[in-house]
Amino acid sequence: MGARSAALDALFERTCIVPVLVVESLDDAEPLARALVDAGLPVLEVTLRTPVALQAIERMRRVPGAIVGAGTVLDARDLDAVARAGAAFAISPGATPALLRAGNGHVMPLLPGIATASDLMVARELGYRRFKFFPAESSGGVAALRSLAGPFGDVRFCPTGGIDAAKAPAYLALPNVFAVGGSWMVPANSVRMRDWAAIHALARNAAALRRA
Ligand SMILES: O=C(O)C(=O)C[C@H](O)[C@H](O)COP(=O)(O)O
Repeated sequence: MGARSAALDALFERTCIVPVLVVESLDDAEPLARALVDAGLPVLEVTLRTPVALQAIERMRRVPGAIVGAGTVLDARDLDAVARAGAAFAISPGATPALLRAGNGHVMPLLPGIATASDLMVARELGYRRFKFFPAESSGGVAALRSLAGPFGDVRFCPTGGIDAAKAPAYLALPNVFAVGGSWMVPANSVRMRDWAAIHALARNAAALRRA
C-alpha cells in the first residue's frame, strides 16, 4: 500500500464520520470544533467556501484532539494554502491531472473526488487508491459503490453529498467504504444560533455509527 493510502487509513481508523463544515465566522471555529470533538467526531473537514476558512483551520487545529483537514480544494494553489495552514489532509470534490500531480508532491495526503470509473482510473494511474465519492447520492449512491468494488478491488471510498443519519448506515455497511462525509450534524441554522448543544447531540448520534 502507498504512503498516502496508509496515512489516510491511519487517520480514519479513529472515526468513520467526517463532518463537512462551512465556517462563516471565525468566532465559531473553536466552539464548533470542541462540540464535534467532545461528541466523538475528531476528524473535521473545513471547506474553503468562506473567506475565513484557512484561519478557521488554524484555530480548530489548536482544539485538543481535533484532526483538521480542508475541503473544497480545487487546485494546486488551494493545496499549498491548506498545507501552510496546517491541514492534516486535503479533500477535493473532483480531480484534475494538475491537482493530482500536485497532491503527489505533498506529504499532506490528498483525497481526490471521483464520480465515475473514468475519473477513478485517471487518478489511479497517478497512484491514488482512496477517494471521496461525490456527489454520492446523485451519482448512484450505494449501488454505484457496490458496482465499483468489482473492477477496483484495491480502492476505498468516502462517499459524501446528500447523505444523512438515515442514509449513512447503508454506505458504512459496504466493505469499500472507510468513512462517510456530510453536513447533517452541523445544520447551518444551529451554527448561526451558536447552538453548540444541538450540534453536539447530532454529532453524538453520528459518532455512534460504525463501519461494518
Ligand atoms: O465543498 C466541498 O468541497 C464539497 O465537496 C461538498 C461537500 O462535501 C458536500 O456539499 C457535503 O455534502 P452534504 O452533506 O450534502 O452537505
